[in-house]
Amino acid sequence: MSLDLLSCRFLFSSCGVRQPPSRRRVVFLAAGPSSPPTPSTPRSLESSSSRERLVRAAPLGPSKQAPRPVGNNGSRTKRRRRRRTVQEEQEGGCVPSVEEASIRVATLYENGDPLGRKELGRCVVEWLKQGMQSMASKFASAELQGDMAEPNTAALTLDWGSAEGQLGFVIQAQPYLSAIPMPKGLEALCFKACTHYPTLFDHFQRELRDVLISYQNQGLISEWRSTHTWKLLKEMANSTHHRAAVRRTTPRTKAVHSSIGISLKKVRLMQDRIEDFVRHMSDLLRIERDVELEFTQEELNATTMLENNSEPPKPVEYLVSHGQAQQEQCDTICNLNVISSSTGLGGLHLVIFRIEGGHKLPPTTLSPGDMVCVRTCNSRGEGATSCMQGFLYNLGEDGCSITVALESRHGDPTFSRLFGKSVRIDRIQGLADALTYERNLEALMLLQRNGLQKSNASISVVATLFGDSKDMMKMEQNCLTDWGELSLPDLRLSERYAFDASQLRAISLGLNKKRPVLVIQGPPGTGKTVLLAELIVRAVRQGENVLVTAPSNAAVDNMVERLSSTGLNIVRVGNPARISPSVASKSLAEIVNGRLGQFMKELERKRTNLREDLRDCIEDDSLAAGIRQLLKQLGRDMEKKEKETIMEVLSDAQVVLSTNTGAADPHIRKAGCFDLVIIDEAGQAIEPSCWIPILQGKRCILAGDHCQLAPAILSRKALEGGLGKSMMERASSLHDGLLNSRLMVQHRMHDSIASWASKEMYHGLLKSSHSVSSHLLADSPVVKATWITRCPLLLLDTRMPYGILNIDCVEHLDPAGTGSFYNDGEADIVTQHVLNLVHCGVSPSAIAVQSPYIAQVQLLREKFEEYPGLSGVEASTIDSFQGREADAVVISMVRSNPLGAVGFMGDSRLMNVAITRARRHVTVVCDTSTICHSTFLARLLRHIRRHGQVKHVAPGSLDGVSGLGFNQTSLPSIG
Ligand SMILES: Nc1ncnc2c1ncn2[C@@H]1O[C@H](COP(=O)(O)OP(=O)(O)OP(=O)(O)O)[C@@H](O)[C@H]1O
Repeated sequence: MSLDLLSCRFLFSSCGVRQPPSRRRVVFLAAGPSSPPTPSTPRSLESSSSRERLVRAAPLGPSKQAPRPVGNNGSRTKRRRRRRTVQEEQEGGCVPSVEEASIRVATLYENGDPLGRKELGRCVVEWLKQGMQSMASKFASAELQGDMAEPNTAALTLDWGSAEGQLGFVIQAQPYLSAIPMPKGLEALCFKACTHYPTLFDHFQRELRDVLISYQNQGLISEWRSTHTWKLLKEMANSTHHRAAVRRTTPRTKAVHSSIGISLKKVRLMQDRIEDFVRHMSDLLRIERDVELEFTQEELNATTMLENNSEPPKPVEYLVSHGQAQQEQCDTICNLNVISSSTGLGGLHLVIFRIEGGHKLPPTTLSPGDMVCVRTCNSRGEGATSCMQGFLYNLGEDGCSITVALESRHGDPTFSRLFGKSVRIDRIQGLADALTYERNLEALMLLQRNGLQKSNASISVVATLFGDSKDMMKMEQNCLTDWGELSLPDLRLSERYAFDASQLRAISLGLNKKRPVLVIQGPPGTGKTVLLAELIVRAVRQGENVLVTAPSNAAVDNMVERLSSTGLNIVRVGNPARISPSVASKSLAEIVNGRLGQFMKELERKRTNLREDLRDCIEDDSLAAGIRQLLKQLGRDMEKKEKETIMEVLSDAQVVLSTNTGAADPHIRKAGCFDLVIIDEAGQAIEPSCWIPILQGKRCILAGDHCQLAPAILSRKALEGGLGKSMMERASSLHDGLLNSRLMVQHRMHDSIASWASKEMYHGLLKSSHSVSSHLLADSPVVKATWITRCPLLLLDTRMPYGILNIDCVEHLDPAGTGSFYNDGEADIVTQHVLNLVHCGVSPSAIAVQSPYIAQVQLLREKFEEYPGLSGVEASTIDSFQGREADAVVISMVRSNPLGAVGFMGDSRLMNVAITRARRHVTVVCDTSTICHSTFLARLLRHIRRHGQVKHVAPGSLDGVSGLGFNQTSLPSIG
C-alpha cells in the first residue's frame, strides 16, 4: 500500500469514514495502559504476527518516569477528538481549505523543507513536534526503565526491511498526535501531515535525540548515541526500505545554502566560478606587477642615464598600452643624510633627511605623497644600493629637510645601511606599489575563501556577481533579495536639487536594503556624484553606516567635499600626505590628533620630566633602569590610547571614506561590517581592488561610466586577459541588466558640448537638461559678452591656412627623460586665450586647462606664474581632473608632427573626459593637420566647426586688438 493511499485512509478514518481492511504483517503490541489506542488502527494490524522476522524497536506506552505521557489524558482526548470529528462532519470541517488542499506534503523534501516549516506553517509543525516529542519521551523513558527487552511491555516491533514497518511507525504515532489538539482551522493539513512517514520520522528522530541528550545531561544515561532506542532508529533510517520510501514519496532532498537559499549543487558551481576568476585575476595581477617593476626600474635607470647623457629617453607611450596619463616627472635629490627617524600615526616609519653641509634643498618638483625610491649613492650621486620604496611625507618649512615614510623598519639591514651614508631620493612612478598589489591579492583570497560562507556579510553580493539569472530568481523567491525600488514619498524633497526621474529611480533603488548590488551608470554630468551624496545622507538616515571608496585619492576627496556640508559624521582614512589639504580636517589623522591633544601634552610633560630625572641619576643604575622602564611604559600608553581613539573615531563615524585599496586599512577592517559600500568612479577601478571594500559590507553600489577613463594597465597581456575590465562593466552585463540603473540627462554642459559626447560615446542617448542646454559664459552678469564668451565651442588651429605651421608650434620630447611631450607655441596660445577669458570677467577659478602630457602641464603652470591674474587657473592632466567640472575648459593637444602621431589624444575615453568637464565653454588648441589623422578626432573637429567657431592662430596673435580680440571675426574653415 502506498503511503499516499494510507494518507487518504487516515484522512477518511479521521473523518469518520470506514477504512478498508488491511492485511498487515506489522505487529503493533498493545500500548501501555494509558496509551490511547488510535481510532484508526485496524484490528488486523494488531493481531498480525511473524515475530521471527520482526525487530523490536522500542517499547510503547506511558511509564511512570515519562515526562508527560501523551496517554495521560488519552480518553479525554479520544472523546474530544470524537466530538470534534462529529462536529467537523456536521460543519464540513474535514474538507480541506483550498490552501490546505493545494499543499502536497510529499513535496516537502523536494523543497528542502523536510520538517515542513515553510510549507505546513508554524502551527502544524508545532503540533507535529509536540506529538512526536511525547512519543520520543515515552520511548526514551522505556529505555531508562530497561523495558526494551521485555516483550510484554509496551513495545513496538517492526519489520525493518519492509514497507509495513513504516506503516506501523505511522500508525504508532497516531495516538500521540491525536492527544494534542490540532490547530484550529488547520485540521485537514494536520491529517495530511500526520500520515506522511518521512515527515513524522524526521520529527520523531529530532525529538528523540533531544530527549536522550537531556537524559545524558542529567546523568541518567552515559552516551545518548549508544542507547538501544537510538541505535534502532538509526538502523531503521539506514534500511533500504526507509531510503526507498523517502525517495519514492519525496524526491531526494535538495540541500540548500542556508543564507542564500540556493541548492548546494548550484552554490558549488558558483564557488567553481569564483575559483576560476580568482586564479585568472591573480595571474593577471602578477603579470602586471612584473611589468610595473620593470617599468619602475627602467625609470630609475633612465634617471641615471640622463645624468650620464648616454642615451636619449624613450617616449613613455611605447610602454603604455592605452591612454593612461599618469606620467610623473622623475626628480632627484642627492647628498642627503639621515637625521632622525620616528614612528608616526598608524605606525608609519618617518625618516628625516637633510642636505649634507646644512645647505638648502635644491628646487624640486617633489611634493608630499609622491612615491620615492631611497638608496645610498656615491660621491657622483650614482645609486649604490638597492632601492627602498616609500613616499614623500613632507618638505621641511626650513627648506633644508625632507621627510620620507618608508616601508622598511628599524632592524631591516637595508634601513640600517642608510645611516652615516650619502643618500639620494628619486621620484618614481606610483605604479610598482607593493602594498596595493598585496592588498588586491589578499582581497581575491578572501573572496575565494569566505565569499560564500554563511558568516560573510557580503554573501548576497558575491552570489549576485557569480550566480546566474536563475539564482537571482531563487534568491528573490526566498525573500532574500528584492530588486525593486523603495517607495519613498519624500524623495523629491532634496535640499539642493530637483532630481530628474532617472536620478530618483537610482536613489530609490539604492536605498533598498534588500538589493545586494546596484550599478549606477551615467555619462558625464548626469549627477552621479550629487546623487551619491544624497543617497549617503538618506542611507545614514535609515540607520545604515556607509563605506565610500573610489580608485583615486582625488575622487575620494571630491566626495568628502560634497559630504562636508551635510552635517554627517564623516572620516577620511588614508595616507595624510595624499589627502587634499581642503579636506584634511576630516582625515582620521587630524581628528585623532585633535582628540589626543591634551593627552599628548600631558604625556610629553611627563616624558620631559623623566628624561631630566634620568640625566640626574645616570650614575645610579637601578634608578636609571626604573626610569627607562617608565619611559617605555609611557610609549606603550601612548600607542594604546592612540589605537583606542582611532577605533572610537571610526566606530562613531556614519560615513568612512578611503580609496579602494585604502579600505584594506586594518583600522577600517577592525571597525566592523558596513551596511552599505559605495564605490564612485567604479569604471576606473580594476575588479580585484573593488573586492577590498565590497567584502566589508552587506550590499554595494557601483557608480561610474565605462566610457570615461579605464583602469590604468601597463601590461598588454594583462589588459588583453581582462584586468582592464572593471567590475562595473562586468556587473552591468549580468542578469539581463537587472543590476543597472542608467542616468541619461546631463545637468552640466551646453548642448553643443554634450551633443558631441552623446553622438560619439553614448549612441545619441545623452540628453541635456533645459536648465543648462544653452547656458554660456556670457550669461553671467560679471562676464563681458564677446564672441568668445558667447561661443560654447572654439577651435584654435595652430596650422595656418595652406598648411603652414608656426615653427614654435611643433611638439618636443621632454628633455627631462619622462617620455612626455610639450609644445611651447601652444602653451603661449593657451596662456593668451586664458588671459582673454579672465579679461572678459571669467573668474580664474572657473577656468580649467588640461593636457594629457605632464610636460605641457608643467610648462603651462610656469607660464601662468608669470601673470598674477592667472594665479587661480588650474592646469592639470586630464586624468587628474576626472570627476570635476569648470565653466571654461581649454585643452592643449600638444601633438604636432609630420607623421600624424596623436598619441594619447586618440583615446576616445580620455577625450570624452577632457571635453565633458566644461559647463559653458570648450577651447581646443591643436595642429589640425596632425590631429586629423585620427578619424575619431577628425569627427570632433568637424563637430566644432558645425556647432562652434574656428580660428587659425599663432603665438602672439591673440591679444585683444590684432588676434582673437573681442570682436566677431570671420570664421575660416579647417583646411
Ligand atoms: N537634478 C539636478 N538638478 C540640477 N543640477 C544637477 C542635478 N543633478 C546634477 N546636477 C549638476 O550637474 C553637474 C554634474 O553633476 P555630477 O558632478 O554629480 O555629475 P557626474 O555624473 O558625477 O559627472 P562626471 O561623470 O563627469 O563626474 C553638477 O554641477 C551638479 O550640481
